[in-house]
Amino acid sequence: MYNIRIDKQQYDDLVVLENMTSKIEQGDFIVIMGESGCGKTTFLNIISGILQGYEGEVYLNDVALHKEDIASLTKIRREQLGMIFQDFQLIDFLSVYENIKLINPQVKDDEINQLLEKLNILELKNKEIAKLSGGQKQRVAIARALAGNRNIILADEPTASLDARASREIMEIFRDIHKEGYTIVMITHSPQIASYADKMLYLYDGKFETEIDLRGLSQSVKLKNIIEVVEKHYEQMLAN
Ligand SMILES: Nc1ncnc2c1ncn2[C@@H]1O[C@H](COP(=O)(O)OP(=O)(O)OP(=O)(O)O)[C@@H](O)[C@H]1O
Repeated sequence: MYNIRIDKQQYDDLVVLENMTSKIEQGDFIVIMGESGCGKTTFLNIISGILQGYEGEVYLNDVALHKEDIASLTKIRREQLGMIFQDFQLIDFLSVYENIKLINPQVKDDEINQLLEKLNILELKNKEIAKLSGGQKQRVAIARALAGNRNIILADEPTASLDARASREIMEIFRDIHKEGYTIVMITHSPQIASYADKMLYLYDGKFETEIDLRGLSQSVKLKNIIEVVEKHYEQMLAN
């Protein structure tokens, strides 16, 4: 699916990502963790084609994203990538239906209804976004991301604006769509949220320094392993 080599990404004098490689396979559920400002969002922006101009090569299947122009990257995003953000990025004065349709004009109403039903928000279809709770807004954002048979979900701190209960519900949705075959790459600062994933990548010093396979483990063992890695890197950071 993804084959990634980033030789360097810098903003002015600040080198953020350097000499890093990564692979993402179809059906992966990957969580990316790392200290604030270490480059997690930058990485997601590169693999979604939002950020260009880095040194390196990023292949999505056979497509060389680093060589594509803005129009084809936009098309690839629309057809294959569903993006989910901490602040939802919905238009407040439009309805749930209008928000989904705006980004996916080609998607049929039947599909939108099915998605809203699946996410338990069908009764909110004609409600304005401004009138919804955070958890409901994130469900709308997930419906928008899934519409049009996209199969890769890229989520940047999807639960950071939600309380514990809404966060858990959103992660249960992620777990369900992963079981259906979606590939998920998610950023979070929370070990509890990370413990829904099957693989954890810890970004440190410009690259993924630690990678742990969480497949087949219970959620409490996943959590324990994740906390160990986070603490190890925290101590490493304090020592430097
Ligand atoms: N467009 C930009 N111009 C200049 N500097 C930037 C830009 N985008 C990000 N940076 C800087 O690059 C570094 C990495 O930012 P990035 O948002 O990728 O980190 P992050 O790991 O996602 O952080 P957080 O966990 O706080 O969201 C930060 O120091 C940030 O200030």
